[in-house]
Amino acid sequence: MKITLAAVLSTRSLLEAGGRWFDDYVSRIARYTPCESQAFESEKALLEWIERQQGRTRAYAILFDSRGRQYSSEEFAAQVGRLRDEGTQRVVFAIGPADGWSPAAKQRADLLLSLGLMTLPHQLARVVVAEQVYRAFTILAGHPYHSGH
Ligand SMILES: C[S@@+](CC[C@H](N)C(=O)[O-])C[C@H]1O[C@@H](n2cnc3c(N)ncnc32)[C@H](O)[C@@H]1O
Repeated sequence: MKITLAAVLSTRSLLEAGGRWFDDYVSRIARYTPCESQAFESEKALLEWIERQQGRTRAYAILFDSRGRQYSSEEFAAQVGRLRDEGTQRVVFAIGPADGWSPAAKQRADLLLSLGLMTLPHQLARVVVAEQVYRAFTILAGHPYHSGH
């Protein structure tokens, strides 16, 4: 299972804030499964890229939206584990545009997931997503990183 941490950003400099933390989690995730990060200038570019990722299985798109479903870290890990065990080839975790996702993007999403009801800035949201993906793999592996408190 290959993981892509994606973000729709109109300004590339937004990527730099939180960069060291983000990069650290990307390398930690890569100990468990191939992981890359991708930035897109528009939602359209992201959605087109997702459609081009067709392999043996359709890319599974998890779009982050404050009004989406809320999972505990354990529930999130279980979802990641299901996708891995089902043989999903690529899972995309995406942070959206400043104005939020369009109806078309929400329709394409396999899962709309919230990090909580408060709105976070892009830079922070992508670090939180990267950390939770890493945490999910440690939970699946029984690694002591996650104590559940
Ligand atoms: C700065 S936010 C945009 C917020 C948008 N202007 C609004 O008021 O809903 C940019 C992106 O960060 C992500 N994001 C921010 N807070 C979030 C949260 N609490 N849960 C999930 N995603 C969040 C979403 O992907 C959102 O599209």
